[in-house]
Amino acid sequence: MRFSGAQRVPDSRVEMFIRKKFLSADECSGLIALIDGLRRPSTITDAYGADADFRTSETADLPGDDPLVRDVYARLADYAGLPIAHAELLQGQRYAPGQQFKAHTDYFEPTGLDYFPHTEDGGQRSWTMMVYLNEPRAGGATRFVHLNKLIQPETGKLVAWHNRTADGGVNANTLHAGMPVRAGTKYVITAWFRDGPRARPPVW
Ligand SMILES: O=C(O)CCC(=O)C(=O)O
Ligand SMILES: [Fe+2]
Repeated sequence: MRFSGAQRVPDSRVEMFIRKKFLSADECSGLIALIDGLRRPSTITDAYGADADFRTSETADLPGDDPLVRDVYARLADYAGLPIAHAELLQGQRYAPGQQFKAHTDYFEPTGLDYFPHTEDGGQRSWTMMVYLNEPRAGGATRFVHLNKLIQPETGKLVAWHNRTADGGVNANTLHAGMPVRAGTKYVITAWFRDGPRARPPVW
């Protein structure tokens, strides 16, 4: 069954699941080491480009031929019942103190100028799956602005949500922010699944 053993967030405005200890501490530290070896300044899509402080973290595209990445990605896809061929490269994010990702949606705005180029390969981002790899000493929660929900980082905790509504539109209630880390460092991995297959699979 999809998301078996996960907690369904009790809010009818969103389809969201939380599963603690989805990854082991060893898997998390292995992914952190990969991120540290590959990190570069994070980027954002044009819609949010005006604000230099919008996303101040670092990002790493995780190589799909790495055995740990392959295994973790296969488990994520399987857990959500989604085809791995629809997924983007697995991304790692690292936030140092003061770094954040301001409120945004993971789907591409259907009325946005950049909608076509961003959805050409695989279509809309329908599902987000994120796993916290560690616990910063202070700050760094994920805040769902309209749902009035704060999710605290915990090593290995998975949060997955549907970026679409039941009628096939995009769900504006998924607006969320990675709050500033106040002490320590925060690491997460993020997997985005598209509506359809991508030209290249994210693992090989
Ligand atoms: O770091 C977080 O808590 C949120 C990350 C996020 O929203 C993203 O990478 O799209
Ligand atoms: Fe996001």
